[in-house]
Amino acid sequence: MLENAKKITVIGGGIWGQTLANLARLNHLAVRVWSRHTGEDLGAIIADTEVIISAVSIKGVVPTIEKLQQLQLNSRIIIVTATKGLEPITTRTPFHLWNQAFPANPLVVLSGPNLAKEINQGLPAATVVASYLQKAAILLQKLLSGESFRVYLNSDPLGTELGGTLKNVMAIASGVCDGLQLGTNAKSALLTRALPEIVRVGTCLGGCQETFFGLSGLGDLLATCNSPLSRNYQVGYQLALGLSLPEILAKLEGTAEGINTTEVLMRIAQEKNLYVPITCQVDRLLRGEISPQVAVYELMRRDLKAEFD
Ligand SMILES: NC(=O)C1=CN([C@@H]2O[C@H](COP(=O)(O)OP(=O)(O)OC[C@H]3O[C@@H](n4cnc5c(N)ncnc54)[C@H](OP(=O)(O)O)[C@@H]3O)[C@@H](O)[C@H]2O)C=CC1
Ligand SMILES: O=C(CO)COP(=O)(O)O
Repeated sequence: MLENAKKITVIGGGIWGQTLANLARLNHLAVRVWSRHTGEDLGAIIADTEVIISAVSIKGVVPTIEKLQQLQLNSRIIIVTATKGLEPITTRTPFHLWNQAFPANPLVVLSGPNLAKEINQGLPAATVVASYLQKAAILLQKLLSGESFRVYLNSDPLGTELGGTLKNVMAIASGVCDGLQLGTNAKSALLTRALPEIVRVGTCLGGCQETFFGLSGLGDLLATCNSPLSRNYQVGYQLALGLSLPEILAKLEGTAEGINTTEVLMRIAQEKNLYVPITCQVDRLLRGEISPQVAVYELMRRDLKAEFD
């Protein structure tokens, strides 16, 4: 057994929480999944746990932190955050929120091109575990790596987290591009221009530039922007087909974090004076202010500029 069969608690019984739990089980680890709906006592579950993986969506992060604070978490427990979102009130990332709440606990970010349904089919995938404490990241790498899941180390938790968060906005744009059948040239241009927009925001918020060219940045951008399995992509695609956002959300399986992230990101961009043209059009589209066709027109008719500036 690996690492003396570390006991792991996954918080969040959504598809990503279940998938991460299954990956750990493949390594014969003792894993419990806690969900709000099971009625189980979280305090009893974490009493002997050594690793907590939070796989809740962004709206669950603060409630989860508050619940754990009431339980007076042992400072030896490694906390892993796998959420891809920005908290709407503070505009902070989950890494910041967890770090602020539990400064004494080792904290690891897990993020990468990881469409849960593919991983559940046993298809090969890679991810990144990032921490300022290399020892904690190495432990997570060992606990989750397997024949079909390759885990890389990174020492930039913020950049790793922001790559996975910011690409969700671009996945909505990419779904629109495909839904409107704009072609391969348009899609390539969109994704290539999306990356510097992600880098601009991500580095301003504290991520390292290099990280955004890795698995959790470019890697996840490519995965999510090209897959109908992505909920964010599905939102964009269906908007392009003429459905309204409430109609889409009524039938969507799971969370499309990019909707909230777009709104929060627009506030950050305005406050920090960041140029985010794609996000801006996605925001107006999600608000119902413009049609998908106008969003494309607005992107194309901007002032001409140099490619790199
Ligand atoms: N699906 C995927 O392929 C991947 C998803 N992610 C990210 O992981 C996160 C979860 O995604 P996913 O599992 O797909 O989402 P789902 O919509 O399937 O599940 C949502 C999860 O969030 C929890 N949650 C929601 N609201 C609250 C709340 N108020 N309090 C406590 N918990 C709450 C739910 O908990 P409960 O079980 O108690 O209802 C559930 O576990 C997202 O940030 C997503 O971007 C990252 C990589 C891959
Ligand atoms: O983050 C993901 C893949 O890496 C999942 O994407 P969606 O949340 O858009 O389904």
